[in-house]
Amino acid sequence: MTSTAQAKAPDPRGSGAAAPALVVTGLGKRYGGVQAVDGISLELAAGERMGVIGPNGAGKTTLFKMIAGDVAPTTGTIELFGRDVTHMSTAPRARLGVGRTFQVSNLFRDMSVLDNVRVAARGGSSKARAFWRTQGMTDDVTRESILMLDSLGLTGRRDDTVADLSHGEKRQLEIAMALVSHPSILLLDEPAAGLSAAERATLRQLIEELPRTLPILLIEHDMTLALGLTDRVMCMENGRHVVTGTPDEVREHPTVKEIYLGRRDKK
Ligand SMILES: Nc1ncnc2c1ncn2[C@@H]1O[C@H](COP(=O)(O)OP(=O)(O)OP(=O)(O)O)[C@@H](O)[C@H]1O
Repeated sequence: MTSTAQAKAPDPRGSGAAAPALVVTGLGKRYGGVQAVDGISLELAAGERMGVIGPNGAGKTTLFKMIAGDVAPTTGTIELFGRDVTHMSTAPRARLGVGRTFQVSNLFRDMSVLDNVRVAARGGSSKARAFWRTQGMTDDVTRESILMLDSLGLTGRRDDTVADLSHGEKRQLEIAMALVSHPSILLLDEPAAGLSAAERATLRQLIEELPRTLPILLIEHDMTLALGLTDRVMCMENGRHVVTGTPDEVREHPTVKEIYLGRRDKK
């Protein structure tokens, strides 16, 4: 377990192992007088699942946005698969293999579930939507999209419009859209936010069943979910690193207990 700002991935394979999927070094973001993220470092090994937890305002979303390329850091660097992407925008990061979800829904509400996945399969964005409407989809894209919906249990919803989906189904669809381009790393931004207990259970199973070779960074306010789904967890508070360790180590850490349960063990 490490309580410093370093959160290096363990290297069970010894020398010759694949480069880490993600290396974040001394990352910081200042918004005017607010230091939203303050000197965060972490490493995500190939095939590793890491959670980032912390209370409201801890800086989780800002960290996520910097890694995804939505927000430029004030300090520090980000490497993906050994390549410095600190100043790279979202589109080239996606081409490097970043799949991600959004905290605020990025779905096309008036389009069908299948069409949303088809747009994502073609690297869709809002601009691509207009383009898509004038272009035919290839059979391959359609086939791939249908397979993805099947694997995430959304087959029965294929032809429904997004507006008709439950909140939980929308989060499932967002994951389908992130996965359809076969990402090399998956960034999940609070996927359980706003879900009922039953929807959380479905989402948890869905994430559990993703290929173990896919590295996942899961930003999640819900500690139970984050600790249940990941190999290692980093806890942040007020933009700073608190602790990184296995789920058990983090669960038992006095500061984490204090943050989440409002108590610190008297020892
Ligand atoms: N665009 C912005 N402009 C100014 N301040 C911001 C901005 N985005 C975030 N902040 C501030 O940065 C701090 C960290 O916010 P952030 O949203 O990253 O935390 P969080 O851990 O994701 O919280 P939550 O769980 O509530 O989403 C907060 O004090 C927030 O008010």
